[in-house]
Amino acid sequence: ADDATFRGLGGKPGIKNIVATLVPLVLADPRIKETFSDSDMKQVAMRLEEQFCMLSGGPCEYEGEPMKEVHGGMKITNAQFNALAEDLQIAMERNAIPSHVQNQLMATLAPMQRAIVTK
Ligand code: HEM
Repeated sequence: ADDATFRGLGGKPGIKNIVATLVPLVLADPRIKETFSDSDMKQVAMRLEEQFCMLSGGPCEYEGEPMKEVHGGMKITNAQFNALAEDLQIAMERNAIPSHVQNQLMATLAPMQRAIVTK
């Protein structure tokens, strides 16, 4: 598998830093923060790290639940999906990820929109 995106993100430590930047942004974002009020953010962070690692071509296995099962009952809107995507871009920007690498990760998330957005 091509791991150029994984390497561009800084490998596992880089992805850990991105997720560590992302979580507080999400929890402060008035467009989406309520959705996470009952969630174990340590667990969510761990799953996001696995998922971003796998999606970027890194040596990881995503061991969480399928996206549809996780988000299906949350009535997530397109605007909320875009809000999280925006927070992720800010998190990558703050970690000095080159924009072409940012775009590669974002492109792997786009196909998940159908499973996540239900409203
Ligand atoms: C690109 C978009 C998204 C991706 C890749 C994503 C990915 C994930 C992953 C990997 C998990 C962990 C699943 C597990 O523990 O098995 C998760 C959980 C969660 N996601 Fe998302 N998500 C996205 C968008 C959103 C949006 C837009 C919202 C709400 C506005 C949201 C709300 C949640 C919540 C509340 C949980 C925790 C569920 C729990 O407490 O168990 N997600 N997401």
